[in-house]
Amino acid sequence: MKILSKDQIYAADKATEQAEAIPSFNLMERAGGYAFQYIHQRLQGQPVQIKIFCGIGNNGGDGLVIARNLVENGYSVKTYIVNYSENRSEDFLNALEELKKKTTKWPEVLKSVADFPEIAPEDLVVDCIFGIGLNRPAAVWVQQLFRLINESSAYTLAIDIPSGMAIDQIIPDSEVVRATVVLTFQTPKLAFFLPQSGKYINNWEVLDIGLDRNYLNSVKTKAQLIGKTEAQQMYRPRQKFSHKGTYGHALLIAGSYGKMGAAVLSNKACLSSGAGLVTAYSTRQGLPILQTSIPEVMVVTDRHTGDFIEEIQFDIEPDVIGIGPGLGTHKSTQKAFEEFLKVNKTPLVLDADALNMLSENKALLDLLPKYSILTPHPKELERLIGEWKDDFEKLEKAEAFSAKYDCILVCKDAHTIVVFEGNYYVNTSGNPGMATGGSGDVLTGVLTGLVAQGYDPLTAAIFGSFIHGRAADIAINHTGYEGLTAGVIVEFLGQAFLDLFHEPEKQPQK
Ligand SMILES: NC(=O)C1=CN([C@@H]2O[C@H](COP(=O)(O)OP(=O)(O)OC[C@H]3O[C@@H](n4cnc5c(N)ncnc54)[C@H](O)[C@@H]3O)[C@@H](O)[C@H]2O)[C@@H](O)CC1
Ligand SMILES: [K+]
Repeated sequence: MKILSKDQIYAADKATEQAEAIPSFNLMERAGGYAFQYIHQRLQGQPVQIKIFCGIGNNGGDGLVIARNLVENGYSVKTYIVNYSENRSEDFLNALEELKKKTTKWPEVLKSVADFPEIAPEDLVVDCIFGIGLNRPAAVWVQQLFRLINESSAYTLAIDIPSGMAIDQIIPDSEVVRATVVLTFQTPKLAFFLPQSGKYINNWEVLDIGLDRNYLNSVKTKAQLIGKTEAQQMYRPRQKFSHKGTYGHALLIAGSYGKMGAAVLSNKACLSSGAGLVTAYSTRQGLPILQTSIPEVMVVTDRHTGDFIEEIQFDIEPDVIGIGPGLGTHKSTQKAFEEFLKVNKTPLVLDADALNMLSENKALLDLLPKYSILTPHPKELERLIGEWKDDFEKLEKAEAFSAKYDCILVCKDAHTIVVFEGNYYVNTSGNPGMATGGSGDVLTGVLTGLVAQGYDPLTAAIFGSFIHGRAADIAINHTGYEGLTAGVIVEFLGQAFLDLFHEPEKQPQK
């Protein structure tokens, strides 16, 4: 699903008005009307006290349209105009005129804290104070209203975007309305998926307000949301007349004393994501561990006998190499890693300590083959690209890094974002149970296994991130969040593949 930028959303509005030859107020009527239906379907006339807080722009106008529809359908509604500016938008004024025709209870105007109403926990709050137009911190008294809403613990439905959240920047130290649900128009917004802003949202749903299909189909967006539909299209079906050679040979260079579990997990995941052959490269001490825990995997070991990998030498010709889980960053391993990069021509997936060694010696980055996949968690990412001031700058820096080194960055987080060639692929699968040791090692194995099978590296990164999260989503039905372990994620990888074609598409939500 495309994630439109602010300019693209305004352009989609214009394109719709032109294509349908309608004034902009019709679109507001439509958006507010659909939002009303959403509420009406859920309340079914229940006597809930609804408090609608409206700004003075078009988001506020939407609120007035919702208020009018609710009044017409007999709901108990109190409407407030949050007067943060005298510059009312034209359609806001149109909506106000229409509302005044239907009720004698005109909206109350709030101009300061003294005007605030009480909000009871059992009220339904509809937040229409700011939409995507917010571009700077709201006035202090308006932020106090956001706080009042948040402290009320009332069910809060934010229209389009929670007030106080900007669509294209993080406004520092600013209060944001905490939305129980965000009902967002036409497409989800990138801010919903970034940790600094996404934390204000419990749940979101898209409301199709019928914006111009031609525009939506043809517009190229920087960001895309990856759900089941997108993942299905990336899946490569297995062929009947195939053999293990068809699905490639993966080599995983991983493990050191006390960290052989990382090697085991990544190798298992690589097998379970469909690689034809998997070879583990590790320390000599790792041999019995690997051979007993995964008999399907072949093992090649360092000729040295130490606790860490000191040399990377093998005489097989893998299609892809995954490197990093549990390696450690011992001096001798660093040297071996550097020597390996100097001669290696095979596609790479790099994780964990491989990333740490790259961060410590950035010159090594120039040795990476084109389209290498790097899978940093936030701390590893920071070591690679430097500090960022906010999540939007993080993405810009990740984009510049990926362009500089021609690599695919898999920025792991609650919503993992794959960054490549100026595009962001935002993953929707996964859950907080995955915040457990070893789940990153599993991802490395999955991505390596997919590249082995012939998925191009970008597809492997996007599709693999989805499958990895989906396996965990299925697994928690059995384990709960707390009981989820990395090994269990591996066990559910097969289910995640099956699930691509078994269940109807549900709206991805976070
Ligand atoms: N295609 C769509 O998505 C549609 C969007 N509509 C609504 O229109 C909204 C956007 O409306 P607007 O562009 O009028 O913007 P908003 O209603 O979000 O904000 C109103 C205005 O406040 C000003 N402003 C920004 N930050 C401020 C601050 N900190 N303090 C004081 N003033 C500030 C800006 O000039 C802004 O235009 C959307 O979020 C949506 O709710 C609908 O009405 C119609 C269809
Ligand atoms: K809002």
